[in-house]
Amino acid sequence: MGMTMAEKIIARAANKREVKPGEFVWANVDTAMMDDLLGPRVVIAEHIKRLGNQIWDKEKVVIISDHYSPAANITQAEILQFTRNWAKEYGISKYYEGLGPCHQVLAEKGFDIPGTLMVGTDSHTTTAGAFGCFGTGIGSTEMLGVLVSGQIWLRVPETMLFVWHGKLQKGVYAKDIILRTIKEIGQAGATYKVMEFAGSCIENLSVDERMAITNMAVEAGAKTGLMAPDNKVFAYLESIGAPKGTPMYSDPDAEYAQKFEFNADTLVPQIALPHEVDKVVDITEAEGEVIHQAYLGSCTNGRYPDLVEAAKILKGRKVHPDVRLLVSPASRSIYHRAVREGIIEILSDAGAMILAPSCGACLGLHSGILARGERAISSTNRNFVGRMGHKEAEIFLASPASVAAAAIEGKITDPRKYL
Ligand SMILES: CC(C)[C@H](C(=O)O)[C@@H](O)C(=O)O
Ligand code: SF4
Repeated sequence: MGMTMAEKIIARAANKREVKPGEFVWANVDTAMMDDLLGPRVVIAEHIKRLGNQIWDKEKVVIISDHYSPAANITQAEILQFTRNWAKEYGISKYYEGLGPCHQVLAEKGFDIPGTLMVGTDSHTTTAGAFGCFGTGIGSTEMLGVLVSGQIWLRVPETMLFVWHGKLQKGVYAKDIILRTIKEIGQAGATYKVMEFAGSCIENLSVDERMAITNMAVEAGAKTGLMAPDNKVFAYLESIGAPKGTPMYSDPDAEYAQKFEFNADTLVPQIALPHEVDKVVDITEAEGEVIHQAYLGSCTNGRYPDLVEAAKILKGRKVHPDVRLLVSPASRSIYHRAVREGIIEILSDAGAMILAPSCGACLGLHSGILARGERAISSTNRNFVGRMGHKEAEIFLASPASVAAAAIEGKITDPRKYL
């Protein structure tokens, strides 16, 4: 019986010829990422001193301050200060701040390497799977163990296969694929499993678009989301001077826990209704719902193609007077490109407020907090109660195009009418 790509990546990390789902292994970590919110300040700084005060390999540790940056109050400023100083004290040269959400920075800085094992103190570390990198979120205590040993104790997960055939219609995007997939299995449907995505529809997506899908694998409970690295991935890595790594691919006779097939030809824009990510319906079922805020950003859908799609709809049009449209490019380099290519001007002319590249509004930490009774449509990945502000605010999750269309009309709108 063959192995899945997840099993092969773990076998390599465990220096074993093969592994089987259910087996426990000690796996060598290739990249350990900490963000500011669950990084050194939580557990690690205090206890690493008691564990020899040594990091196993400083070159494999990345610290990215993104949730609190730029600081919105003194507490956040002190967390950033602590994280910055800790990185300096422990000689972590790969420290980034103010460049945007960690998962976009990891990709742009070349840490998402095919065939490698990445752990991060953020649940959306699964994003790296778009590069064929096994990325998974871990807690600060587990991270402490990784920092001193370079290893993590892993139970080899089973893999679920999601094959997307066909071609996305105009106005339908990668975000609609992952929302539809999560609708199929529910928010716990992939708990402790790997979601492997394949099929011509996935292969036709750009790497940027694929990242929106693997980013949200954790919203179905998945350990990680994975896609076979192909020439698009290798071209991306080459363009940033990153190594090709050790690309792994599932064997034709690999064993999957479950297999699902979908046809993208018939997929229509999807939307997740408050307050659960798996409460997904066709957008036509939610049309007309009033919204007060539209948010375009985050490690899910704040990338350059996302801004371009929104700009296509907003060009020459105005945001509804009762709506605030907030735009936060997912990284500084995306922001710079969007400025150079006139995208920011189009969005701003339409009435958008352009925010810093940051986690910020995505989880209600700063900028764009919702008041009681307000409703937002957002290109992000979570819509739990209180996620973006008041616990009596509501959040709809959708594609950047759906966010733009709703911003114009002041209500949930099928974006296809504008395309
Ligand atoms: C703050 C962090 C722990 C959390 C995560 O792990 O996903 C955050 O990034 C989120 O999106 O909810
Ligand atoms: S989901 Fe939101 S808060 Fe979490 S890492 Fe991504 S941008 Fe930041």
